[in-house]
Amino acid sequence: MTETTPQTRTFEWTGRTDGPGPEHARWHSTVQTAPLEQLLDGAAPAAGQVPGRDANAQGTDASPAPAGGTAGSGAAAERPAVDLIGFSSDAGVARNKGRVGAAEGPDALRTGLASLAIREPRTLTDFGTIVVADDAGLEPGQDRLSDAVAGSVRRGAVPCVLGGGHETAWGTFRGLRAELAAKAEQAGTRTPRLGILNLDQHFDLREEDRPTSGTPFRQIAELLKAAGEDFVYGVVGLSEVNNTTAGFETAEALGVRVLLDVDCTVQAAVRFARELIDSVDALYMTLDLDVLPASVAPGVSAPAGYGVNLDIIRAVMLEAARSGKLAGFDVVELNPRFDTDSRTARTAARLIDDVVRALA
Ligand SMILES: N=CN[C@@H](CCC(=O)O)C(=O)O
Ligand SMILES: [Mn+2]
Ligand SMILES: [Mn+2]
Repeated sequence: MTETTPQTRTFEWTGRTDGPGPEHARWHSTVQTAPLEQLLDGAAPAAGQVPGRDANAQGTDASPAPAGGTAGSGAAAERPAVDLIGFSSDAGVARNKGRVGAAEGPDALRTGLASLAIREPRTLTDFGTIVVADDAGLEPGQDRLSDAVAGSVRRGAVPCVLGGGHETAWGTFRGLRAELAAKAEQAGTRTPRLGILNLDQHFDLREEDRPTSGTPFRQIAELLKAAGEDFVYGVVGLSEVNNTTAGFETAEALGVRVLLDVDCTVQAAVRFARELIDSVDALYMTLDLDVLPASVAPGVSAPAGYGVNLDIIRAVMLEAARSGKLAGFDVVELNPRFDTDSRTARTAARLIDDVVRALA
């Protein structure tokens, strides 16, 4: 193993337990764990073959779920399986001169999810966390994340990446794109148009000497331009005064679609999301938690002055989840060091749970 090969870390799913069986199911008793390497080397079973407890009975490589049982009474649900992949990284925020702490985000999100009750069958697998140990580990970590996300899509699951700063997006997007293209090639169909729906105060289109948490969508735009593919990128909740004229000029040149925070209503935001979704074959959704009001989401690097109300963010995320086009999503920029009463983590966990439940 070279010096910069990212390490992985696992999480112990525990939480309140009221008894056994599906009637007492919570995330901690439903999530199965499996090694990240299974996604990287293709050893992970097809997602449809991992229906909670049944998977253990069939002797898959996934570790047994803790006592409590999988939610629901039937076989695997019709809804897609969801794979959790953590991306523990402070490197992007540090390079972007923000306040670090996002590396602690993945486990804080899992802790927020652990005791949430589950009332219908779900297939959830946690493949652990890719750890970016230092600055030099960022690019190898992003590459590994991309490979893991591709592995998740390959097995038929919807990857849910737990960041990390917004540099997470450079890993998530490339993994989705690579595997969607590979599947299309296999099927002899055209490469799907993969759109990006970013819920964020910021464009994250910065031009820098090296990648940061403020550059992922410029990196993606450049990647797609070089490949002759369209850059379909929409931002919900952008704050006009937290992005410079240079940022707006870049966005305009790249054809970025924008809905400002001050223009966000449920109706306008859902319409914005719908139009973007209708214009693509597949969707990558990325939630930067700093889009929420600072009272709801204090635990981020750059808390919002205004922010977009939670009901609007939730409505947009549900629209994406129900569309049938959501190929994968990530939740980024949680900084537990500033998260009073774990407010941000609790809110993010509810949003993740809502998306998972709503997946078409
Ligand atoms: N991930 C992006 N972050 C913002 C940070 C802005 C700030 O610190 O005020 C950006 O680069 O624009
Ligand atoms: Mn961002
Ligand atoms: Mn942001």
